[in-house]
Amino acid sequence: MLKLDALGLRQGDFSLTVDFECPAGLTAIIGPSGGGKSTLLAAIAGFLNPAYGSVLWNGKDLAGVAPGARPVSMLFQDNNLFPHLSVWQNVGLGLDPSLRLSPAQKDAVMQILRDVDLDGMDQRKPAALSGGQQSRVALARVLIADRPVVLLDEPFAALGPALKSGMLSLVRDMLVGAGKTVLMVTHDPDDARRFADQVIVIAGGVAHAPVPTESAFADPHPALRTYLGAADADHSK
Ligand SMILES: Nc1ncnc2c1ncn2[C@@H]1O[C@H](COP(=O)(O)OP(=O)(O)OP(=O)(O)O)[C@@H](O)[C@H]1O
Repeated sequence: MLKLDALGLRQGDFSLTVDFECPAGLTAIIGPSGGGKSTLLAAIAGFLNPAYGSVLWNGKDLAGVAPGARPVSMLFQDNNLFPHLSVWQNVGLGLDPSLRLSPAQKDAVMQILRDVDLDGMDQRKPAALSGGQQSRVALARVLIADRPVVLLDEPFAALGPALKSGMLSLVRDMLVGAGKTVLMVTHDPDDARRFADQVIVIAGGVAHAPVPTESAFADPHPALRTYLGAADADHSK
């Protein structure tokens, strides 16, 4: 279980406090811009050292553990694909950064590419793929890395609504279905309503403990009520 134990995070003048456990399943992180959503992911991934408190995985304090050695994979909006590498190489990096893959590992890459519907595209470079296909390459790399915690920082925001829903369904089927702890930043409350098991609201310098999605929206915390009001006003512009 991922535990954020009396955690304090600082970025310049900004500070955020976090104190809860995050269960497995898909947890949406929502809240106003500049509220600290990416800051929280950076601390879990190991890119930002806590000012105080700890990030723990299954009871082990991750302080001092480098990002690459954490039980964590991260997917950003720009997908982090290497333009000079082929699709299979971009995915293979999730298994071995030196890309010296055994035949069994190569087979595993091909299988994952079939799973995300990229059969036959293994030799292409990212530039020769659509936006949705690029997202699936990035997801395939996360899948093959097989880490127990997956952080999604709005990776599908640039896709159209149908493609985005398709990607979120894949995330549910393949990551949540495998029992992983998936934290997903989103600016769209509907993504949270439709796909998340729990919701974390980050506002006013506090990351609030996860609440089951249904009750989070049926009886919103004041911070969520304020945010939803602002999001609705934004939509009706
Ligand atoms: N390197 C930095 N130095 C100083 N302040 C920073 C730094 N990075 C982020 N901040 C500040 O930390 C605060 C939280 O930023 P963060 O990116 O976590 O918010 P967010 O909720 O992810 O926002 P958005 O929804 O706009 O992406 C902001 O006020 C931001 O200006």
